[in-house]
Amino acid sequence: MTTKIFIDGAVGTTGLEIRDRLSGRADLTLITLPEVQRKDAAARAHALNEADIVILCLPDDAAREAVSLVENPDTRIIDASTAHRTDPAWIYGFPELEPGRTAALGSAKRVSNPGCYPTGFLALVRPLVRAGLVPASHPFSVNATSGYSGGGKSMIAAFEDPADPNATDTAFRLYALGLGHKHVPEMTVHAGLDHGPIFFPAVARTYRGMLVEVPLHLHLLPGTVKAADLREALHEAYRGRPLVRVHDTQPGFLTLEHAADSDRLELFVFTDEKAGQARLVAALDNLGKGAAGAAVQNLNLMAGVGETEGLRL
Ligand SMILES: NC(=O)C1=CN([C@@H]2O[C@H](COP(=O)(O)OP(=O)(O)OC[C@H]3O[C@@H](n4cnc5c(N)ncnc54)[C@H](OP(=O)(O)O)[C@@H]3O)[C@@H](O)[C@H]2O)C=CC1
Ligand SMILES: CC(=O)N[C@@H](CCC(=O)OP(=O)(O)O)C(=O)O
Repeated sequence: MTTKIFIDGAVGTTGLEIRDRLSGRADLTLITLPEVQRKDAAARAHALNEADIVILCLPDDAAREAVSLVENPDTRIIDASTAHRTDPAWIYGFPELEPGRTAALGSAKRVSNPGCYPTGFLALVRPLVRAGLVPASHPFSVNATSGYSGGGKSMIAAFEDPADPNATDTAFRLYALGLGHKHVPEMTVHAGLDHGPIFFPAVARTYRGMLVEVPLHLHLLPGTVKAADLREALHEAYRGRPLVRVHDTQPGFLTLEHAADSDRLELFVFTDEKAGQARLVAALDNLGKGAAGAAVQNLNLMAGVGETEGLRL
């Protein structure tokens, strides 16, 4: 018997990426709706309740609505939106983040898929906080740049269609300058911090790819923390995990496209020990480990198949 999957929001940016990764899988049957019914609540409700696992690739309000339409107690949900990421009733779908999380996902009924920026931030910071190398009270900041597909169909149109009302020809722009970005609570809760990091997101004129950077003043940390301690804590946290690579080298440059078109999460520690400074950097694809890759990884764990089935290693 195959596992029945329904992607609600299947023709959006994330939905199409997931479909692509699932195509040709003999262990799955994809439930699809015709174009005229894809926003029809009754048709969606039918598909949502027929599926073994649904993946919500919708704006937050539509994702909440979809959850309310599920009446079948056996239907399991992966929500790619922000709606449930800090809800304790949902399992945060970042298998590598905490010991035991992979096993918990295997039997989970409600899974919130992490945001793209939080994936980079948490991957770098959570192991250091857990190991006691950086205190939970540390005043973190996080600089990050995303490809424009991170903003979904509307941002893609703004960058690609000169006739779009929000058309832009910019190469790079900072945003969320009012500081209250929706990903800050998610970063704070899942890193186990006392207060949120200052978050500086930016978007650049490339379709996909992401760099997330956390600067650290090592001499402000308790004890004597060296770059080797940071790398060792990251190696320890991700040993044996197929999608996460911890690098021991300090390349001369890192591009936004470094991990684009892959479902990998690549972690780097750049340091100047003499100055007591470090720059922790995560490279990923906002649509890979930042969205669709993570959703398929969670689906694989929930369905009890190999974690990396259909993924781009
Ligand atoms: N893009 C990214 O890199 C990431 C996205 N996410 C999250 O994934 C979710 C989807 O994002 P993304 O794919 O980028 O967004 P898109 O805007 O590209 O796609 C959203 C899709 O949902 C459809 N939709 C909207 N309302 C409804 C509804 N009521 N019923 C059925 N379908 C509906 C839209 O329809 P229509 O085509 O008609 O507009 C669209 O096809 C969001 O919550 C986003 O925050 C998470 C991580 C990264
Ligand atoms: C470039 C860009 O605009 N990116 C989006 C985040 C995309 C994403 O991660 O979606 P979730 O919010 O569902 O996590 C933003 O900053 O709002």
